[in-house]
Amino acid sequence: MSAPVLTTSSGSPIDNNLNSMTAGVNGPILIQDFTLIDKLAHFDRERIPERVVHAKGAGAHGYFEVPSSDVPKWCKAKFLNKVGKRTPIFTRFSTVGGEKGSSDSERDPRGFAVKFYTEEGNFDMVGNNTPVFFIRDPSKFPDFIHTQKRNPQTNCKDPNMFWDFLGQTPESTHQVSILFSDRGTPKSYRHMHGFSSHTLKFVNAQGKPYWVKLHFTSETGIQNYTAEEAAKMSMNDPDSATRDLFETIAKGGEPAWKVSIQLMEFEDALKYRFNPFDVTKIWSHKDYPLIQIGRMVLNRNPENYFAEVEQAAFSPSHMVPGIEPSPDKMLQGRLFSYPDTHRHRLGVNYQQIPVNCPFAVKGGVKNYQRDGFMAVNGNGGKGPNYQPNSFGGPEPHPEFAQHKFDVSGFAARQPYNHPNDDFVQPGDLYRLMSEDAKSRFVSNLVGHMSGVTIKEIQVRAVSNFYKADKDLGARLCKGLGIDVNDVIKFAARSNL
Ligand code: HEM
Repeated sequence: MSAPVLTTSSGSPIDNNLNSMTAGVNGPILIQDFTLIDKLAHFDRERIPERVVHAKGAGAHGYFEVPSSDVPKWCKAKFLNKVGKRTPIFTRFSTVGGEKGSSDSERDPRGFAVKFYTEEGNFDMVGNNTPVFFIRDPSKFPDFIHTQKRNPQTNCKDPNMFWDFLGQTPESTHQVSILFSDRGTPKSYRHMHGFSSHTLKFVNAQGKPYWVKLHFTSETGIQNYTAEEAAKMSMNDPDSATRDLFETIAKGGEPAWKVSIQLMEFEDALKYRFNPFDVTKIWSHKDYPLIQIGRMVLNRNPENYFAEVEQAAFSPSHMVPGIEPSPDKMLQGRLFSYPDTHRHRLGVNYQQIPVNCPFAVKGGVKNYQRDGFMAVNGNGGKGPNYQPNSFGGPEPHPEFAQHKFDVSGFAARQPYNHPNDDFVQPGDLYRLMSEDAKSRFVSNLVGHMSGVTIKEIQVRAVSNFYKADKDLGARLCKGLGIDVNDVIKFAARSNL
């Protein structure tokens, strides 16, 4: 079979791909050599900005299936409305702090983002492999992320920056405890759970609202590396999780997760002993047990990494009727931040890129947005570009109004005021660990904190763990050579 003819980007056949066109054998290159200029100019523009966080990732296609008929009792979203109904999905897993070339085995939370291509538009679940987060106000996010990136002068990762910020951010103690436990270094993307972390609102067909948290439970089960194994894997194969996902699916494996909710009656939110919208807290499974609503299966690798994985654009604000935001302040900040960063990274028409396009919507997207870079889907054709109009253009329908809710109080910068102890849950987590797991946890923390060169930063950071559990605080002091009395004094004085 003869090979297809190579063409320029304008489709014109190319005679020779090895020699540029010169004036004479040794002469300069001619500007009329479009074949060369087309090739070089495109190459010069190959890189798009990498994601400011979660830059290193891997993705796969699959489906979501509804196993139970109960879900419509709580949520009217059509993709949940029938037993056996299948919705196509695309999932991207990632590390958070490292650059695009960083190692998959670094100690870091893992991103767990799922795009559901539903008939009512795309629903994106943009979660992590941890049920909580480091902070609970979006105004802290850029500062927090800067502490995980490179020092502005040395261009190196800097434990002083990391622990300086976290020591002064007591609400981070819970997530930091998960991060430095065995779960901070998952063996692969298949061997970890996923969580919405945030509370979302479900609304049923009668307009009744519920609060929910989403859980994706790995059917393979959780498996983690020890710190030593993770460090070894970083050297041997920095792409280990990416490779594992691709090869598993290429060999016919179908990584799967059970999808469940924790369900809270709307009115219970004010009564619960933790603020249910504070993303640094979990809801106890005893109070709110998991209820299965689906199963997620990954069964198809991307054909092209850049087209499908690098250009994937998830946003917590991509919701469908029946799924709405909660007042979680972090979630509220994220509703803005993701489409904003996509407009910067991919352009204003990022939803027209095939992996992001809500292709399951019958008749496609219909609105009056026009033009902008890369308007490639026909741009509304000859239809009207304003509303209201007299030419049969799409119109809003009041039946899609979101659930109405009361708000009251002063507009001001105010912290969460619910009874909000930041140390109970991380303390409980520590006390639940086996003795071996405790030792690894302490050793992981001591290993990282040993890089801190300023004693006050160490003492302040340890005081948060001391407040979570005295034994944990004392063991950290011992490992770091700190006098526990300094920590006790600091903990009493700081009242952080
Ligand atoms: C106010 C807090 C937050 C802000 C402002 C924020 C912002 C961002 C930004 C700008 C990106 C890059 C997106 C891109 O370029 O495609 C990103 C990615 C991501 N974030 Fe956040 N983030 C926040 C909190 C969180 C939380 C709490 C979670 C999990 C519960 C989370 C999970 C993710 C995931 C999974 C990705 C990667 C999505 C992908 O695979 O493309 N983020 N975030």
